[in-house]
Amino acid sequence: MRRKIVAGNWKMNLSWDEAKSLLLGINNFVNRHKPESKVIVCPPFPFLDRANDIFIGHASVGAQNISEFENGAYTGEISGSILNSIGVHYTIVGHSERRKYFHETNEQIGEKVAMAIKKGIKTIVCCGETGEERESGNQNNVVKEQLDVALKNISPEDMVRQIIAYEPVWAIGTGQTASPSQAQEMHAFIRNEVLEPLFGADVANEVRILYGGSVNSGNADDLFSQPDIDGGLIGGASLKLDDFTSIIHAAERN
Ligand SMILES: O=C[C@H](O)COP(=O)(O)O
Repeated sequence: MRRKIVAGNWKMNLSWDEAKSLLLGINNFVNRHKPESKVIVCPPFPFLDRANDIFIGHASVGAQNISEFENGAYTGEISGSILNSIGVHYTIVGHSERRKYFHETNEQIGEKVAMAIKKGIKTIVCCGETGEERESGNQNNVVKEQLDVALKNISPEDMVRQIIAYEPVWAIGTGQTASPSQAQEMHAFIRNEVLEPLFGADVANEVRILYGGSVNSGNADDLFSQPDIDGGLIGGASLKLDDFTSIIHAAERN
């Protein structure tokens, strides 16, 4: 039985005052309800340390990105060692916005995943096709290529602790969610046709695969009840306490 994960990706949003109030709300919620599901919140970098001070016990803090470089003269970059030194043990890697606006390649994402693992940081590795790629029926090939390259240097022992997030680009921030069956079909493909050949059936069965793309309190139950959907990577709805906590409740029900 895979324990569900609800991860919030705040992207480049909120002032510190707004962030603090949301973090306090999430902390109160998880300590009151003690969900079985793992809750991870990924705020902007400057808030990570303070978020870690606020989160006592049941929720974890994650970064939105990590450098593929180990340390040194890389202005503006944040290394796994730096994250580790402030007690941050999760990071998103290869989000489609990083691919689109910062030109991250599958190879670079693979280097980031390998460096994160070397530094003891668990990764949420993003994959997903664009609208055009789905319209041309190419979505499976695109996702397989993204993950084959990003995960190629990972051992099965390390892979068990990593998390995959399937985020169809056409569903991110658009309100146009993948249908539960579209999402389930891709999650099963990732588990059976990508992870199993790379790492074996036991590992493929254990890895959590999150869905991301316009998840909200109204559609979370239908998505999370699918057999291969192990939770969500939530963007817009993670910025509102009621919406985010409703999505955590949905993860608990399914
Ligand atoms: O990382 C989160 C995803 O990009 C989903 O964002 P969204 O929930 O605003 O569509």
